[in-house]
Amino acid sequence: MAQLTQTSSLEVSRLNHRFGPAEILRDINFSVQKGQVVSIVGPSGGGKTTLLHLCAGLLDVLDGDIKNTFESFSFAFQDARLLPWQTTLDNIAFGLKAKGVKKALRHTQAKEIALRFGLDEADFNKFPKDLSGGMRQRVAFARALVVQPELLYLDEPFSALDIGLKQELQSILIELVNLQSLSILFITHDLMEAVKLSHQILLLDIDPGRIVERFTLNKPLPERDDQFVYQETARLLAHPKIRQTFELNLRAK
Ligand SMILES: Nc1ncnc2c1ncn2[C@@H]1O[C@H](COP(=O)(O)OP(=O)(O)OP(=O)(O)O)[C@@H](O)[C@H]1O
Repeated sequence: MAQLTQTSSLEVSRLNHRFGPAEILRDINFSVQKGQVVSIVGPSGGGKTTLLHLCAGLLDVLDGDIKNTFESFSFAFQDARLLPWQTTLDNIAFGLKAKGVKKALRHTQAKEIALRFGLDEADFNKFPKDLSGGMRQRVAFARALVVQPELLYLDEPFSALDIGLKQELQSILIELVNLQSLSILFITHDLMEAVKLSHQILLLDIDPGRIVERFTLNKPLPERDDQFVYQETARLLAHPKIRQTFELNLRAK
C-alpha cells in the first residue's frame, strides 16, 4: 500500500471575522505549504493584520476554520512588541527560555543572531526604550528566528529598516526558505517586496476584507534578480484588479 506522507501546512477555510457590528473579513480561503511564502497585500484597513492575528492565534476564530499542522511558529510585527524591562539579548532569547534552553547557550545563540542581524555588542545590554525603531525591528526579527520556527508570521517587518539592512534580512529569509523549507505568511504594503519574496500573492480588497485575486510566481526565490522584480512588479501594477483595489485609476486622473 502506498505510504501517505503528510507535510505541514496552514489551511484557512471559510474564515469570516467581525469586530462588533463591523464586518472585517469575508470568506477567506488559502493555504501555506511547507517551504512556501505567501504574502498578503491590500489597502490600509482591509483586515490584513486581523487575518495574521487570527492565523497566529492572537485573536479567537469566530467563524470558519484555521488548521495549522506546523510544529512551531513565531512572529515579528511592525511594532516590535519587545518586553520593555528586558535587555536586547534577553528579548531575543525570550523564546529559547520558553523552550528550556540553558542561559549560557541562550545568550550565545542570541548574540550570534543579533550580530547577523546588524546589531552591535554595544546594544546587547540596552533596553528597548534606548534603541532606535530600526534596531527594535531587528531585535523582533532576531527573536522570531532564533527559535528556528517552521512557520513565520511577518507584519511589515522591514518598514523601519534602511535599504541595505532590508536587503540583507530579505536574503537571510530567502536562504532559510531555500535551505530549510521555512514557510512564511507575511503582510506588506510594498509590492516589490512581495514579488521578491513570495510564491503566492493574495490581494485583499477592503470593506469587507476579501481575497479578490491570487498571483503565483514560479521563479525560485534565489533566482529573482532586480530585473525580474521590476518587470513582475510593473506587470502587477498594470493588472486591473490591483489598479481597482488600490484605486490607482482614480489617482491617475
Ligand atoms: N480590536 C479591534 N477592535 C475593533 N476594530 C478593530 C480592531 N482591530 C482592528 N480593527 C478594525 O479592523 C479593520 C482592519 O484593521 P487591520 O489592522 O486588520 O487592517 P490592515 O489591513 O492591517 O491595515 P494597515 O494596512 O493599515 O495596517 C480596521 O477598520 C480597524 O479599525
